[in-house]
Amino acid sequence: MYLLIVNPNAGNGHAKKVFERIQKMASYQNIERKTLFTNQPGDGQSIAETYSKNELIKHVIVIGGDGTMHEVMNGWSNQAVPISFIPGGSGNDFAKGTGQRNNAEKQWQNIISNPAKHPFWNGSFQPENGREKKFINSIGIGIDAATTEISNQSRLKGWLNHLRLGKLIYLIALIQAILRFQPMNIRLMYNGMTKHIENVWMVSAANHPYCGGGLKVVPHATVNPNDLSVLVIHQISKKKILLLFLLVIFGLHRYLKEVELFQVKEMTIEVESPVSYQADGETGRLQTCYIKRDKQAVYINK
Ligand SMILES: Nc1ncnc2c1ncn2[C@@H]1O[C@H](COP(=O)(O)OP(=O)(O)OP(=O)(O)O)[C@@H](O)[C@H]1O
Repeated sequence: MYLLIVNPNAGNGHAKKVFERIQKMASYQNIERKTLFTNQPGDGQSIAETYSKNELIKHVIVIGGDGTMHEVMNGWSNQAVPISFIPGGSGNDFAKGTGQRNNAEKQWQNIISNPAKHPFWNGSFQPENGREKKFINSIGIGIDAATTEISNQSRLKGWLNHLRLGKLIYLIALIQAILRFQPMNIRLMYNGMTKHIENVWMVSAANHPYCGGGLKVVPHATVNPNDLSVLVIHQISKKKILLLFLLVIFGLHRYLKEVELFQVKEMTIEVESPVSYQADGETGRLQTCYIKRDKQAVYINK
């Protein structure tokens, strides 16, 4: 039996429309399935936790955005069952990062006609006082987290999304975050070494390049079981950080001397005082964090 988890609100209602198109397909009517809708934050995770124990479920299909996929990945515990994704969110970085190119109908047909054969390795992170959680795209501390926090709290967000100007809120939030941001001094422990870095604006560890709605923020990241790709931005002026974000659009930020890119097997980050983080757009606070790539793959169809 297929388990469909649909966030009707993702993409400001776009996921609902995607689901309605799929619902009309003969193949949807003909398969054995259970379709559940999320009603509020956290539902994706709790549905996944509940149904992980149901041995009748042979494939999970998520229709929504990255936040919904993030919740389902964090709730699902039976790794023998594939989890496929049909993007209906506003950012859809996971779909881009895993090379999904099909429209929803093709994607659906592919999922139900073929065995899921593409492995995907989530990242995991554990803050000093929290439990381990997975991320499907990336975890970041610094300016990206501050921007996500401001954007999530903004009253303009729903409004601008409605007018299909969702990217504008991110830009407004980014400018606000830059004006307020205090660079951090951090200690990174990875690959057997310890590195102190001063005046850090951002540290991001990623499973694939995409973040922030289709931007190749961590350009050297690949889907693989061994390494996480890390980006550090440091010793940069406020003016230049704005330029940097413009360069991200064209993938040129990697050539700035203030941008460091490297690979880690696993990494611990220590910051001098608690800072904001974002993992797939979900925000929180941490001071120390252990990050790694999951060794065990989840299978997806694309
Ligand atoms: N029915 C619902 N109403 C409001 N929020 C919901 C509902 N169901 C789930 N959520 C929450 O909405 C959050 C955002 O959803 P999601 O990320 O899937 O869409 P999005 O933000 O439009 O897309 P993307 O993350 O790709 O930009 C999820 O993290 C989830 O916690």
